[in-house]
Order: sequence, then structure tokens, then C-alpha cells
Amino acid sequence: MPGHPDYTGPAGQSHDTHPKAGVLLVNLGTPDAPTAAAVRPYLAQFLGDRRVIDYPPLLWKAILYGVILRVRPKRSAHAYARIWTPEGSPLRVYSEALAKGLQAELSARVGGSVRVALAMRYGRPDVAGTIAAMQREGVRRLLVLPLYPQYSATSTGSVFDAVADTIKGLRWPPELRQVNDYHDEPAYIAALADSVRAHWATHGRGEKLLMSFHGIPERYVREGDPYFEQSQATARLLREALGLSEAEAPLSFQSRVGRERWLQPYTDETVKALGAQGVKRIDAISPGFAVDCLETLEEIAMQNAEFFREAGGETLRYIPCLNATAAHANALAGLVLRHGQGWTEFSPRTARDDA
Ligand SMILES: C=CC1=C(C)c2cc3[nH]c(cc4nc(cc5[nH]c(cc1n2)c(C)c5CCC(=O)O)C(CCC(=O)O)=C4C)c(C)c3C=C
Ligand SMILES: [Fe+2]
Ligand SMILES: [Fe+2]
Repeated sequence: MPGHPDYTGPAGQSHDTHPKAGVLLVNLGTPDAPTAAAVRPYLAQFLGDRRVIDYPPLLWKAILYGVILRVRPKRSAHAYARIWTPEGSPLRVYSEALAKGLQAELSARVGGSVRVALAMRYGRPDVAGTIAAMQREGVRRLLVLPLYPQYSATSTGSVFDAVADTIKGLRWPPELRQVNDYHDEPAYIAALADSVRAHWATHGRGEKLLMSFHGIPERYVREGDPYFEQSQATARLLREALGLSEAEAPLSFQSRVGRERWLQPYTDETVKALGAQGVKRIDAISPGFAVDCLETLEEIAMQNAEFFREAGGETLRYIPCLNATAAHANALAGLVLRHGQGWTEFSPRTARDDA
């Protein structure tokens, strides 16, 4: 007789009596190639997510397939081509390297009982397939860490949807914990502050430190999304760590899509205004992105740098995300171990060996 079709247990799922804990890092996802053909299915999945765009489904489907997916893939592919590396999309390359770094850091701290894996919310490797692979390795306790420092329903919330959909179909789901956000994690703020100081030491100090976060529609915040508040809190903590005033380190929101009002002030308008006011040198950082991607490398480091020069500025220097640095892996390891408290796999090696 065939098994119940609604529930799966991956073939070869481990029934090991020494189960492991898994850390599932999830990032947004990125196309497989900087071409319109590869960008189109990626954008279709991303912009078809109702957490991201919540217009009435039929109307939105008509606009998405009738207009947006005819125009945007070509334009986006051109932008991706400007940042593509021999190893592929920066978001993928840095996310994979960060996952390796976190695995090494956790193995050093707690031994071999923790598995780190990386999934993408859109595209490959997907959340369901990655959780299935972890179960085959014997993962019975799963900690989900979306690579978004600030919670938004559009980003983090959507990752939780993908995890919930997966768990719902499993015959033997793992124990589950999820990290909502780490916008005020001291080690994360300290790592950001250190990266700014290192940048200043190498390149000198700009007149302003612009902190640019990805935007979301303002309406989502009115409807309860904590993203605006958490972005402001991150910005305030980074200012405090560096001893900067609000005027010295302004906050702005980038990447507006569509006609609705998004969170303000907009990054492009901010750099243009600073250029027009006579500011000559800006340092820019993106504390809302764990790793560099299209939105930082193309939109900030290229496009907005150009807007700044056109408005009368001289240089906008972009400070990279924490990417796969040891400081980043360290900060995330601390976060993971705190959220994994009580799970023996996450106990320091010596304490467990002594037990
Ligand atoms: C940092 C968190 C992010 C939030 C919040 C977010 C919301 C959001 N994004 C769009 C539309 C697009 N975003 C695109 C790229 C993109 N977005 C994030 C992160 C957040 N988005 C990242 C890390 C990236 C880069 C991906 C990469 O491959 O490097 C894009 C695709 C690129 C393009 O065509 O311009 C779109 C579209 C909306 C509508 C939204 C909230 C409603
Ligand atoms: Fe986005
Ligand atoms: Fe963008």
C-alpha cells in the first residue's frame, strides 16, 4: 500500500540515536545568471509572493505577467551583469562563504553536533529541499536564522512561511526555533562599528556616514511591520558605537519599487541633497544587509555614487557588508548559541563531555 501522500519522510531519513542540531541560514535568493531569461523566473517567484506584494491576487497577476515581467528582467539583468563575479552572484558567493565560516566557528565552539546549511527563499537551493537534506543527516533540532538583521514581514516573515509550509508536510518534523531579528545584537553592532573604523583608517573619514536600509512600503509599517523601528534602532546603536550625531550619520531607505509611498527619506534623494548642500565626501554603509548584493554593490556603490557626483559631490565610498568575515561568523555564532540554549548539541564541548 502506498504511503499517505500528504506527509513525507525523506528516503533515508536518519533515525540515529545521536541526533544533530541544524542551523538553517536563509537569504533572499538571486538569479542563476545575469540574463533576462534567468532573472525572469526569479522575479516571478519573488514578486508573486503575497508577503512582498499584497495587491488583490488576480489584478496583481495581470500586472506582474502583463507588464512587469516583460520589462524588468532585461533591466535587472543589465544591473546584475555589472556586479557578477566569476564565481556567480555576490549574494550567493558571500552567503555560502558565511555559512562555511559559521560552521567552522560553531564546530570550534561546540564540536561536531551542529550542521549549518544555507537555503534561499527564492530560487535554489530551496528551503524544503535543504530541510530534507538536513533531516537525512540526522538533524532533529532546527534553528532557523534568516539573514535579515531587521524583521520585516516581507523578508523574514516570508522565510517563516517557507519553513512552516515545509514542516507541515513532514511525517516527523524537527524541533523548531526561529530567530526573528538581530537588529540590536551587541556583537553585530560592534562588528559594524569596527568595519567603519577600519574603513576610516584606510581611506580617511567622509563628512557623513550614510546608513542606507532597504525600504518597504510605508503602509506595511502602519499595518504592524516593525521594520522601520528596528532599522532606526540599528542606526542609533551604530551612531552611539561610533560617537556620531544624527546629522553626521543620517539614515535613509533605498530600492523603492512601484508607485506607493515607501519609507522615507529615500537614499537617492538624500545623496542628491547632500551633494547640492556642498558635502564632498560620503561614506555609505548598508546595515540591513548581511552580505553584499545587487542592492548594495550596484544601487549604492555605483548608482548612488553617481547621483552624488552629479549633484556636486566628489566621492561616495561604500563600506562593504560584514560578508564572510570572522567578525560576522563570530557574531552569528553567539546569536545561534544563545537561541539554542537548552539544546544539548549547542552546549560547549567541554561541558557536554564532562556530563
Ligand atoms: C534587506 C531586506 C529586504 C527587504 C525588507 C526587501 C523588501 C522588498 N524588496 C522588493 C523588491 C526587490 N528587491 C530586490 C532585490 C533584493 N532585495 C533584498 C532584500 C530585501 N528586500 C536583497 C538582498 C536583494 C538583492 C538580491 C540579489 O540577487 O542580489 C529586487 C530584485 C532586483 C531588481 O530587479 O531590482 C526586487 C524587485 C520589494 C517589493 C520589497 C518589499 C515590499
Ligand atoms: Fe528587496
Ligand atoms: Fe534595487
